[in-house]
Amino acid sequence: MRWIVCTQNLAKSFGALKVLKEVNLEVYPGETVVILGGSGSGKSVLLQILVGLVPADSGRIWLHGYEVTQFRKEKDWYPVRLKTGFLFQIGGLYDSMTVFENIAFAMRYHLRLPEKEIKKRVQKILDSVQLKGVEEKYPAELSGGMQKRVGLARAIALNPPLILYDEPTTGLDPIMGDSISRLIRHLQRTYNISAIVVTHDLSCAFKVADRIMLLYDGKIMISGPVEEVKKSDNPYFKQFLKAIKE
Ligand SMILES: Nc1ncnc2c1ncn2[C@@H]1O[C@H](COP(=O)(O)OP(=O)(O)OP(=O)(O)O)[C@@H](O)[C@H]1O
Repeated sequence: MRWIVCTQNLAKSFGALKVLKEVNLEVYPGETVVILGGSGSGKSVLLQILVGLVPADSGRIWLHGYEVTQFRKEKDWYPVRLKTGFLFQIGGLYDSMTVFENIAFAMRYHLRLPEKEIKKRVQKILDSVQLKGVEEKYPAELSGGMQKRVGLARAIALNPPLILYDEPTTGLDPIMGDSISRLIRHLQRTYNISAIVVTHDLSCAFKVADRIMLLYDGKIMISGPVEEVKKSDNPYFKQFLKAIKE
């Protein structure tokens, strides 16, 4: 099966700090890959590189069949971004826009749909993330969990075949975190969406992942199905488990 995301020997440093040394990963259609890693291990940087927000120093990346590391112009990214939803770790919503406007924005910009159709679609999306009656509210008026749901609604507004989630449950209480994890799973099962979820929340990881990877020392140290990784006695994984329990 052909992958939807593939990286080869991806590397990124900030000054003397080598964050990513050699990241090789593949994500297949319909698959949810969770990338675990301690704080500062480079998970967010990896996602930012994948969507072109941060340039890689070296290595190659393919997304949706395009080699994005060959892109030279901003507009080369457009078709790739249309097919890739991004749920930001914090914020990511436009504070001065209502929930409705936040979701409708991308539809107006990219799809140029009539207003009536946009209204219908926004309603449907808000239903699918179990948010109703908040269309006219502003992000600041919502709880953290509701904001994440709106972020999720925005990430799926254009029906992307791939969603990248940056710490989707961070800052949420366990019940809200659990409901976001279930929502991620639901989206994957209902729409066959492929996903990369970066997190250090094990409970979220075990709920949503088809495959788990561990990013450590700038490399993917483990990659395997959830049940296999859970039982793994890989020393890096054990060290990670120990660190998050402390
Ligand atoms: N723009 C930047 N300039 C300089 N250093 C950066 C930049 N972005 C990230 N870093 C550094 O790269 C390292 C990895 O950061 P990153 O945010 O990817 O970690 P993370 O694994 O997502 O951690 P967390 O789980 O705490 O969010 C950190 O040491 C961070 O300080």
